[in-house]
Amino acid sequence: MARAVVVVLDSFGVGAADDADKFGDVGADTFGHIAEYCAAGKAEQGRSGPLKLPNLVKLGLAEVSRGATGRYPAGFSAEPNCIGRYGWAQELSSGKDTPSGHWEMAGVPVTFDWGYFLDKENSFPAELLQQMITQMALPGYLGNCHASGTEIIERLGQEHCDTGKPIVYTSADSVFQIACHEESFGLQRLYQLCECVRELLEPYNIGRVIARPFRGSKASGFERTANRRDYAVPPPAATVLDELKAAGGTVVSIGKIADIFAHQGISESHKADGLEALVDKTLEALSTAPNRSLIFTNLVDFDTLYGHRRDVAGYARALEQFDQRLPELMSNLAEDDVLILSADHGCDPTWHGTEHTREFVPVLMYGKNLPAAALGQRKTFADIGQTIAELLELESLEYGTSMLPKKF
Ligand SMILES: O=P(O)(O)O[C@H]1O[C@H](CO)[C@@H](O)[C@H]1O
Ligand SMILES: [Mn+2]
Ligand SMILES: [Mn+2]
Repeated sequence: MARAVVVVLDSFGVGAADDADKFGDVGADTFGHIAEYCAAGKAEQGRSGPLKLPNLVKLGLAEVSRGATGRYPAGFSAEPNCIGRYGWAQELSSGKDTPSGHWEMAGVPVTFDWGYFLDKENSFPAELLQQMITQMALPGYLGNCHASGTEIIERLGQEHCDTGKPIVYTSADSVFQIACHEESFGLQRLYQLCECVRELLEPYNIGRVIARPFRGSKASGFERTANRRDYAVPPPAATVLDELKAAGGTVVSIGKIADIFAHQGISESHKADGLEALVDKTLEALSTAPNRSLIFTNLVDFDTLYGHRRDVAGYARALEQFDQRLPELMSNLAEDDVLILSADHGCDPTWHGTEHTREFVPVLMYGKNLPAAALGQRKTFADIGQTIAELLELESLEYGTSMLPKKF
């Protein structure tokens, strides 16, 4: 039986979604704006000139962008010989966050509203912070505001090291983030603190607590490490991961997938630091995973290192790097395997602020025996889950429409 390989280019949106007005994101376009900056010579750090993504284009990326926005991005034109099945998907879920996007891809849209900490300053309830201090015997806390994670450790990192007070912050996402120095505060203690806060957040309906460890000093600069850990609530219903595992199949998590699914429906989990290493791990899984497997990879750098940091050249560089690795992923597929590339939301690096953007996501499918096709606009990311369910011979899921050809 076949295997499904889903690679999430975290935050790689392809144009404002139809409901972007509800999020203040009308006009956002992660792919289109990166292409525009590159073509204008405004993304020259570590790369140069127009954005070059020949392998993604072969799968249908330029056509997807034209479908989603009405025009080809700067430097791209019609590709008459696409070899992929390609479309763009709208999100049904109420939020533009990582768990919502991934769970919806796995067949479970988030139809309820998450809790959010909306106040920009004094963001967290005093009672909650007091409980955290008492239970973890802390000297206090720093932050308690909306912030960009790199900016806040620059600003409060030294005070944190001097006082031992954790830095707590949030964003427009449903998150409680805690940044602590790996050595002076201790990595394990940071994880314990996150577990404690995860429990305290029970009444608040918050999607994730995120441990944000960092290293360094005021003199050398503070830097976040790869030991980030996400403590998500479990998905509200069984996902295609749960269904596959229960049916005796294998679910291989690469990167932060297991964390995003609160370790539900996961058979094995492999972490790695950086895009190249995550692609390497995916290739390793391709060489070992048995039939009836789902290999599910999240490439987080697009979002964390470039989207949120509003680093257009960095994002372009990472896209070009991934594009160069794509032929390896394709050629290592077995005869019946299907590769699906997509994203969980947008994070336009030219947009104001540092938050995600509500966008369509690309759906690019490739298999050695899979006929090319234009799949048009998809109503939900759950079409990916339904496709996996059909491919791996599971019962149909509640949401989504399979994108496989009839009698594949
Ligand atoms: O600025 P940093 O810490 O990267 O935080 C970002 O990462 C969080 C999770 O994706 C988002 O909520 C966003 O605020
Ligand atoms: Mn994400
Ligand atoms: Mn993000």
